Amino acid sequence: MTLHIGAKTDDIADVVLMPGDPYRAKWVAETFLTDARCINNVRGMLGFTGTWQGHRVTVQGSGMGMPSMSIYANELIRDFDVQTLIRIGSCGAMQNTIALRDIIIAMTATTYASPSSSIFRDLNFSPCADFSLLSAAAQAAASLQVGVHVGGIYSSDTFYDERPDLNEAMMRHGILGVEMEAAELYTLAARYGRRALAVMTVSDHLLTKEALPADQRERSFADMVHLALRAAFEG
Ligand SMILES: O=P(O)(O)O[C@H]1O[C@H](CO)[C@@H](O)[C@H]1O
Ligand SMILES: O=c1cc[nH]c(=O)[nH]1
Repeated sequence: MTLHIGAKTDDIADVVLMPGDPYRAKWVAETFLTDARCINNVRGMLGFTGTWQGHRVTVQGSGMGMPSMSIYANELIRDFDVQTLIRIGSCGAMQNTIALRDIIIAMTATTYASPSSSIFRDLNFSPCADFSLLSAAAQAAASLQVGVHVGGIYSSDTFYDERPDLNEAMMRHGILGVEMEAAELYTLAARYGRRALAVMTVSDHLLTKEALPADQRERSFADMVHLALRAAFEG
């Protein structure tokens, strides 16, 4: 058990899927896993372990933003020895070629600041996905009916941004979408030699202003979950 995860060491699988929303974790466990049981409810940040096609999998909420993700990913890696961490999130699209409900697979995650920024001092570290997971996810995407985009994303630490120029700079540099956790997840995976990937479903569009309601963000991103599970065990 750790400060934020009330599970025994053996309760957590080597592969962990991490939605920001703890209720998305519950939906994923109930919908995709066999024999899922709740292994964490400290602070309501739900976690479940079960099996998918015979493989043990944990789904653990990360909360919103890099400080929260950093707490859960640090404890999963350092205390529970998790090897593969895949974020299953929502994001805002930043390009006209991307539609609502499309899936974005994050090759890199640019950030202005993360909990790890202070380590790098004068350097701009480039947080990137594990190649075998990225490649397996891209291959699995071929069987989906939705649009799938592979490229750079922007991990912001503010949802209600007072600096529209930052989003504008990201869009001009081909960044596909904005979310709030992947850069820190990728940095921690690099530091501890683990595998990480972030897969996001487009829940809203910064250019068209379309947006999905909260219940759909919680319970309707099945394609993304399939993609993440296949990447975890085929990559
Ligand atoms: O839907 P999740 O996975 O929480 O991801 C996105 O949604 C939250 C903001 O609404 C942030 O956590 C952002 O990264
Ligand atoms: O962080 C996020 C998530 C979804 N949509 C956004 O605009 N930002």
